[in-house]
Order: sequence, then structure tokens, then C-alpha cells
Amino acid sequence: MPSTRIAELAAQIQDNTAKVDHYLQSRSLPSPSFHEDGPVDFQIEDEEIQKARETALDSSLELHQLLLGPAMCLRPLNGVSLQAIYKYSIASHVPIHGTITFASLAHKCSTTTSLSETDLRRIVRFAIAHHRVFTEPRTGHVAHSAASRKLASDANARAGLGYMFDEVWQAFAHTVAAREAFRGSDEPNRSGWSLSQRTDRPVWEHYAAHPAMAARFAASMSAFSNGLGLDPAFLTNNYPWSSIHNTNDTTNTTTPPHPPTVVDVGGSRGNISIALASSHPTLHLIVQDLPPMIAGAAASVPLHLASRISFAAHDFFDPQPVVAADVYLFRNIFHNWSDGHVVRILRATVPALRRGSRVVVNDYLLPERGSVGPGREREVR
Ligand SMILES: C[S@@+](CC[C@H](N)C(=O)[O-])C[C@H]1O[C@@H](n2cnc3c(N)ncnc32)[C@H](O)[C@@H]1O
Repeated sequence: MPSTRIAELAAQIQDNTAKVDHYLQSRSLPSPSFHEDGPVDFQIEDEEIQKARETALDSSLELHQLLLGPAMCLRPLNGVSLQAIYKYSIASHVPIHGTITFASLAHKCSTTTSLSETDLRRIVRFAIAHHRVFTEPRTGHVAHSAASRKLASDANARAGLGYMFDEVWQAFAHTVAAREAFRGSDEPNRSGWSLSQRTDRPVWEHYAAHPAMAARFAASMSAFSNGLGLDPAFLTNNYPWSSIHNTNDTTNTTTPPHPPTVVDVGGSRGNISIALASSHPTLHLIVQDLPPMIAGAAASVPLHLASRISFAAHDFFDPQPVVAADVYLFRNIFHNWSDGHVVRILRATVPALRRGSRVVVNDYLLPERGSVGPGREREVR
């Protein structure tokens, strides 16, 4: 019998899952599980095994969609239960290693507005079925899964959920309407996001006026930095930071010598600078961002790094005030801006550059269509 695509995919899943399983077992690493005490992240350091995991994911994605069929692939994704879990802090009210009834949980979650037991039950059962968030070990009793426990115990993960569903998801839903209303403008205050937030300001200016939103955004950046492909280690380990030795312009005698200095432009609350300072003990870092984003950020820098990390308010459309730094780092900045604005940001940097200064851009590159597997293709699109 000739092999079919679904049989081929099933075989790929079997082979590659066996490789991952063997790797985890041979290192006594925990096997993936939804259990409350289960691992929340993979600890695969071997590139070949990481590739096997990706292949198994790609194959299972395609197999899943083939077995669903084209009509079912048109069904919408629904994130409303996750948005509600954030809004009513549901995960924080479920005891670790215990259970709680729907009635008591609804009572605890009713703060500014009351959450009825019926609505709570709908939200939780939807989240269990769709996202493996919570479990219901006995009818009417809620307990944690690994994912909900992560939400209960990690403030950054909670912030990430809030940002994702209160802002990003709303922006997606308004993107077509924004195209229509603003005739395809690429100005930052003419977007799905601005339409959904009912503001005429660009996102960062809106944050400046809404510090709680700004803080949530910064916390979610820390949470997403640890996600696939965004680990700060990619930046700290794969650029020759140790080759930066005080590249002062020796022709310019008015610039005093300084230790190797990196300006982390749009560096949020310094999570990347902290990673760089930890792994490269000679580097000094200046984190620049808009005032509300950096307010109080210095307090969260570990004491032993505090002398090498400073914060300064700076709008990157204004001329760069730190002259002759060795590196001007733009990490995850340019993908937020249309090309004309990126050029403006770079132009504002140029007057500060001296011989040997480097501009380092760490950002997404869109791979050629079809050059990566379906999972990665989904992410980049
Ligand atoms: C996607 S975040 C990246 C944060 C950080 N570089 C990282 O990789 O985690 C973009 C950052 O740019 C900052 N930003 C936006 N507009 C800015 C401006 N005009 N001047 C300075 N920073 C700005 C935001 O406040 C935010 O912290």
C-alpha cells in the first residue's frame, strides 16, 4: 500500500518523539506533563534534540490540521477564557496542591464586579478544554494544572497574559477596521491597537500617560524574553562582546576614556542589560527608555551589578545624548516601527557615533517563505 501523507507524518512524530523522550529520560529530566507539579519549560540544550522536538511539533501540527479537515481549520480561536482568568485573577485564588469549589472561587474572584458561579464555571471549563489551564479532579472542584500554577506563581507570566489578551488580541481584532478607517496608514497612532484602545496617541505615548499599562508591558517583555527564540542568552552568547575594548576615538581628545560602554536604547526595565552585565563583567550599560518605563527600574538591578548599570530617560527620536559609546544596542525595537521611523531613529543616533562605535541590531528577520517548518512559519507570520 503506498504511503500517505498522514501515515508519513505519524511516523515522523513517532521517530522524533522517541529521540526527545530518550534525551529526557537519559538525563533524568522530567517528562512533559500537564500536572500541577509538571515542568513549565523544556530544558533541552542539545541542538539535534531541539530540532527533533520542532520536527515532531511541525508534523503533529500538520497531522492535526489534516485530520481536522479544511472546514474545521476555518473555525476561530477563542482567547476569552484566558482574558477572564487575567481579569479576575482566577489562578491566584486557586490553592497550590489543593482544590476549591466553583462557588468559593467565584466569591474570591468577585472584587470590583461580581463574578457569578455560572460564568466562572464556563470560563474555567473552557480554559481546561482549550488551553489546559486548571483541572477539575472532582466535579465542581478546581485545582491547578502546570500552566495555571505558573500563572499563580509568576507575576511576569500573569502580566504577559494580560498584555496578550487586553492589548495584542484586541489589536488583532481591530486591524482590518484600522486599515479601512486610516486607509492603510503606517503611522503608529493609526493602528488596530490605537483603534481598540480608543486613543489617538502612539502606543508608547499612551503608556507614558498610563503607568500601570507601561509596567505591565515591561513585565510581559521579561516573561516573553524567556520564550522560544527570545532568550537573552542568544544575545549574550552570540555576539563578540569581549572584543569591545574601549573603542574611544583616539583622534578626538575632547572625549575622555571610558570603560566599554553599551547604550541599551529602548532597553525597557533593563532585563537585557542585566543579562549582559552578568555574563560580561567588564561591560558598563546605560539603559535608555521613556520616563514611565524606567521609573524605579534601578531598584530591581541586583546589587552586585548596580555600579555597572544606569538608567536614563531618552526619547530615541531625539539626538542620542551619550556620545562615543562603544555599542548602541537596539534589541526588539525596529520591528515595532515602519521603515521611515526606523530611519529617523538611526539618524538620531548618527551624531553620537565615533570611530569604532557599533550599532548592534538584535531583532526578527523574516525568513524566505517556505524555508522554515510550519511551526516557525506561523510564529514569524
Ligand atoms: C519591544 S520593547 C523592547 C524592550 C527591550 N529592548 C527588550 O528587548 O526586551 C520596546 C521598547 O521601546 C521603548 N520605546 C518606545 N518608544 C520609545 C521612544 N520614543 N524612545 C525610547 N524608548 C522607546 C518602549 O518603552 C519599550 O521598552
